[in-house]
Amino acid sequence: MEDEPCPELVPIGGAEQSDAGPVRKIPVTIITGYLGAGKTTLLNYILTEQHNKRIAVILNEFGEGSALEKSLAISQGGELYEEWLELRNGCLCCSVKDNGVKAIENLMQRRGKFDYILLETTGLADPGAVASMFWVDSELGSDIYLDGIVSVVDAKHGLQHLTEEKPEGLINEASRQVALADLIIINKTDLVSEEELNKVRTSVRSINGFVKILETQRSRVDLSNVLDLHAFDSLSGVSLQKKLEHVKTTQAHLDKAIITVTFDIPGNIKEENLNLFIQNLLWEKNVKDKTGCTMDVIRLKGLVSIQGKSHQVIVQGVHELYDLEETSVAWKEDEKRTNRLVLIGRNLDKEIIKEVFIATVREERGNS
Ligand SMILES: Nc1nc2c(ncn2[C@@H]2O[C@H](COP(=O)(O)OP(=O)(O)OP(=O)(O)O)[C@@H](O)[C@H]2O)c(=O)[nH]1
Repeated sequence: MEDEPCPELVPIGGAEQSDAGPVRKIPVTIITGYLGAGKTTLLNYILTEQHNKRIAVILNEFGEGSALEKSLAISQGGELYEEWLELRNGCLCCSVKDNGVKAIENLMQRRGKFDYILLETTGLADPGAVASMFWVDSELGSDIYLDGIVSVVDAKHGLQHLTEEKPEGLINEASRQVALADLIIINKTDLVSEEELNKVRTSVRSINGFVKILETQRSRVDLSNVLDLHAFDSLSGVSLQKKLEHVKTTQAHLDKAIITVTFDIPGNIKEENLNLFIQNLLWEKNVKDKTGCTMDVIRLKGLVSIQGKSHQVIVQGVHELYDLEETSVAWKEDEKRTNRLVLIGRNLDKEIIKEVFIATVREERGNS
């Protein structure tokens, strides 16, 4: 078999300049969550509510009971998607049997009819893999951008899903979905007591110290909480700084659990040294904890101060992919320049990561 060509990395910014002026990219929100958590209920709610938004919704058919199930499957390059339906409230909808990328490509032929895309993944999907497709596919990346990842958690069974043991110590899907989320909707609160709800909330928070958590029944949420999160681009530059300031390192709540680690290191750093630090962590995987276990970073966010750059730089990472992008927020003359990183993953030891960071960024490399 021939090797796959190396995909071209594209910036994840919200809007891009071209010779003909700014090109409006369409935001995509990934809706993920374990089997039966309430993803389809959320999307059906959005599809039937009056909200004056033109949203294209891609429903995944894998689970049972997709309310808009139709059998007009058309085979397109191995992926199956169904016809686009135009709904009374202006939304467009189709259901897919795969990861939905082909459906998005097909949808782009209907440009002008929608302003937003919501993509439901299967309950067992790794949202990081889906997110990566938008990140690495330059053709897709020129039309759309990833706005955020929303995970629906079942209040009744969420804890059980989060503690499920996978063979060979693999991270279970439910934990991964929580780790990668920019917004968590704990759904089905009608089925649990306040005490049970507290336990789920605490577990979710112990994994992801950054995420916003909403609690609902029948997946009813204010759409403004779901859309335009700008979780991956510099449009969130100002608020990201504020948000990062509030993130705390979390304590493992579950055995061998994913946690959030955050730290602040003052000063300017060289871009090449920052790249080295991130690559050691994400690619080489040669940063280990006290017991010799590899630190497994699933999500990385940060705002850093790069030598020679007048503006704050945002760091974004999902699995092995990462990106540095200068924001529109300039460092003020009298402002103390700092580097704040938030890492979500397994076997993370804050003190060791901090030491490695300091050692790497302080090291003199190259000529500059
Ligand atoms: N009691 C209760 N049931 C709910 C709530 N939200 C959704 N359900 C029900 O839970 C079941 C699963 O909901 P779905 O929206 O299909 O869940 P899903 O995440 O899309 O499921 P998959 O597609 O199978 O992964 C359905 O029967 C819903 O009617 C809720 O808040 N409370």
